[in-house]
Amino acid sequence: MKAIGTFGTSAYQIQALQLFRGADSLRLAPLLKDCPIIQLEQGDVVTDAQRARMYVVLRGALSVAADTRTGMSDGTISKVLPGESVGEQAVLDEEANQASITALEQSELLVLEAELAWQLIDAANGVARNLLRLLSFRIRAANAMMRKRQKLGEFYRQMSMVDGLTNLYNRAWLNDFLPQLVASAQATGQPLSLIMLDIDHFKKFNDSHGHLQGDHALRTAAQVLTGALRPTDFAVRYGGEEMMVVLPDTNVQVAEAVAGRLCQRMRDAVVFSDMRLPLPHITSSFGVAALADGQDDIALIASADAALYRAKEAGRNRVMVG
Ligand SMILES: Nc1nc2c(ncn2[C@@H]2O[C@H](COP(=O)(O)OP(=O)(O)OP(=O)(O)O)[C@@H](O)[C@H]2O)c(=O)[nH]1
Repeated sequence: MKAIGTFGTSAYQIQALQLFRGADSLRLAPLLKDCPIIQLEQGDVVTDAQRARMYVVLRGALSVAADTRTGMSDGTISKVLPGESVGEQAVLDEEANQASITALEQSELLVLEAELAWQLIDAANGVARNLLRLLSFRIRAANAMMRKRQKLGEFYRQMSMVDGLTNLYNRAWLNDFLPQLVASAQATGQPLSLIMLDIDHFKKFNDSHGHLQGDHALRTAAQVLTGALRPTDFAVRYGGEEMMVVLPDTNVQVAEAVAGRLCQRMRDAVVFSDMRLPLPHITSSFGVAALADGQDDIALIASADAALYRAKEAGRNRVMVG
């Protein structure tokens, strides 16, 4: 990085630079004439970029990595081309420039100290207008990037809460949301019910028909659940062949009726495309529990689980209430 002269003695034109486009060149020329021009070789880093100053690219190209000094860099790197500048914000808020600036090829830069930048703004309001345009463009770009990241983050968050095989919510979702639903029901006094279900003799099913058919049976059972529930209910794959339905605002009588309907729909569900195989292709056992006063999510699950165990003990393919 070396100083190679001043703007006044160079062949560069004021109007060719985005920052000065449309501004009164005659007023700007005397202010710009003594501004230094520095030359960078490819890979050179602007070492004094921490000061509140602007660099206008006259030739070459820069790579600018945002906010490296604070360690908050989000990996955003932008390319700055001839006519464009970097450091406007540092100049406007008189803060140190926190970007790391590297030359992508041999480049020449015009250096504008903060004080001079303000003199340029005072001398020609075209400079202020261009700066505003530039900043508004940068803000829009940053907002768009943030929205994109948020969406992506939300997408991955949701993916991590959904079971890949059945598309039902998974255990991570349950761990996050059931305590919240329980706390809200306890606070408002609204009922909350839980149905736990387990496909019957699923080991035998897998052994007889193979694991792939077993997976297909799990997907079919999940579809039975999602197809039969209200939009306000949640279906969860609790683990293996065990599933759960969370029914906010639902008392135990209604939950028992819902479980009865699900039990019937499991018997009616078609797993095998071979029409010669008589129904039921699968059956499930159900345990129902409603949230009791002072109960937490773990106690509620235990209570539904105990009812499910009794349904299995009593011969399967049925509903028991805890
Ligand atoms: N195909 C398939 N099988 C699974 C999956 N997760 C768990 N299983 C099987 O589910 C079976 C569960 O067997 P058990 O817990 O013995 O229960 P069961 O045979 O259903 O017997 P009961 O519950 O008493 O009616 C095991 O054979 C597991 O391998 C899965 O994602 N896909």
